[in-house]
Amino acid sequence: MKISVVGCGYLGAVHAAAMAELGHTVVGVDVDERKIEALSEGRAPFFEPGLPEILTSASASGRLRFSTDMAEVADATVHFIAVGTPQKPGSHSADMTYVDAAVDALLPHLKAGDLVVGKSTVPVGTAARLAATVKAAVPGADLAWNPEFLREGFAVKDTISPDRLVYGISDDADLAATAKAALDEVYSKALGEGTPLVVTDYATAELVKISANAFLATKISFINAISEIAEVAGANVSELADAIGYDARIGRRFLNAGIGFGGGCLPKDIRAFGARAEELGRGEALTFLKEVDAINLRRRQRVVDMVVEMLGGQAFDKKVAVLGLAFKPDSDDIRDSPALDIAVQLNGLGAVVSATDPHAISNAKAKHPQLHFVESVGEAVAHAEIVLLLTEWSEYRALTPADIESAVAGKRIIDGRNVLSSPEWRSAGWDYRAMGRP
Ligand SMILES: NC(=O)C1=CN([C@@H]2O[C@H](COP(=O)(O)OP(=O)(O)OC[C@H]3O[C@@H](n4cnc5c(N)ncnc54)[C@H](O)[C@@H]3O)[C@@H](O)[C@H]2O)C=CC1
Ligand SMILES: O=C(O)[C@H]1O[C@H](OP(=O)(O)OP(=O)(O)OC[C@H]2O[C@@H](n3ccc(=O)[nH]c3=O)[C@H](O)[C@@H]2O)[C@H](O)[C@@H](O)[C@@H]1O
Repeated sequence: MKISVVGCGYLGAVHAAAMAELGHTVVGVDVDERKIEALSEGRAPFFEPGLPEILTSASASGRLRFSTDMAEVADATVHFIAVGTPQKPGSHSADMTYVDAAVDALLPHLKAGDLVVGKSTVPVGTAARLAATVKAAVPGADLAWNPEFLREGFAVKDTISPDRLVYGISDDADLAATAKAALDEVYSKALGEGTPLVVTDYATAELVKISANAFLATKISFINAISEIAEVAGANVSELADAIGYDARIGRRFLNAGIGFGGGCLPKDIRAFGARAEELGRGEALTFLKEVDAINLRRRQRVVDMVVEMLGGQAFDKKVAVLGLAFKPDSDDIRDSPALDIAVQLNGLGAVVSATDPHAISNAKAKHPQLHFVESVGEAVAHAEIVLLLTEWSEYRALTPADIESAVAGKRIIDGRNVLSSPEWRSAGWDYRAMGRP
């Protein structure tokens, strides 16, 4: 199948390479010349495990190319839209200018029989609006919505072997059958392996995606709210999560309390969902998502307050080591990263923040050049009054007191992700604090 992917960021670059790896002929198009240059040379423009390998093998196969020229999509019959839908500045709504611009730029190159497939996360109602635009501009062309559920850090695996597929398709029976057949061919491998498929209307497909992210965000904020209570009650939120997680109706996954969720999706998606509900006159249905957001942001403040308290009432001029800047391990993505936010807040209080991360330093430096970035844990903790573990990269999870105690100025540590052993650190004489557990 000949496929184009418009937008080659964290989602689109992986999708393009994975589709080529599956045997399709793919062109990825992006307006960012540097990204396209890197991808064309077989280099991943961001850190994502497994992406370099499939970029190399798919490029060598001759089935994958990248371009900044939209005319290159002319050969393809299925066109994925994977551009960003960030939070609009000064608002909670999604900024739809990139999706609209991408579709407008695509229209002159579409032909009858082509299928435009939305992958970006969008406000409900977008697919119906864009389907009308596509059909009016190019008779015989159609649109489907095929939301994406990949997780950064596992993006290649999640794209090649998704846990489910969702097609939102036209209510015209003939168009719907053609769109479904095209998508079935795109995903023939996953479908052949028994991946569950939900075929539905546009609005449901759009809502499936945003509801999934809202549920995940709610689950994380739920356990973080409980961790606030556990902290004052002297309980252990990790053991509590294990215990409630044994109930299959609840499940243990996404019940890790800590400094909360960040990234380019969960935070902006719950806000955009609430904003869209208000536009639809049902704002009250999603008021709880404001609380989910507030609980989440409170976790960051809690760490800042804890640092000040542990440093005797003020952070000014105190050296603070920050381990982790990415919003989660195995990604270099710093969008709405709780770790980076905490580092910036402490810097604002006059602390001398020395921050490190295995892969996210250059992204963090570009956004917050005021912080002091170092390449290693050893440099970060040297003479630090306090150490903060904020992103649970495997090398930070494996830290022991012996690794760093001769370098620090004060044996204080905050385990923002509840991943270290408190008895081990305490018995080595550290003032060890976690998030909602002893
Ligand atoms: N990052 C993720 O893990 C996932 C993201 N999503 C959704 O996918 C969408 C994209 O997200 P990311 O890839 O993370 O964003 P991103 O910001 O990494 O990538 C977006 C790309 O689109 C390009 N772009 C913008 N306007 C364009 C245009 N007119 N023509 C061609 N390219 C254009 C940008 O240059 C950028 O490379 C968002 O709606 C997001 O919510 C959905 C599931 C997973
Ligand atoms: O729409 C999207 O872009 C994607 O958003 C999330 O994926 P992602 O943002 O890559 O990361 P997650 O693994 O969901 O983690 C999100 C945040 O929650 C935090 N988290 C996660 C789990 C947990 O138990 N506790 C917790 O604080 C992580 O540290 C991270 O900051 C969803 O998991 C994907 O299914 C979805 O496709």
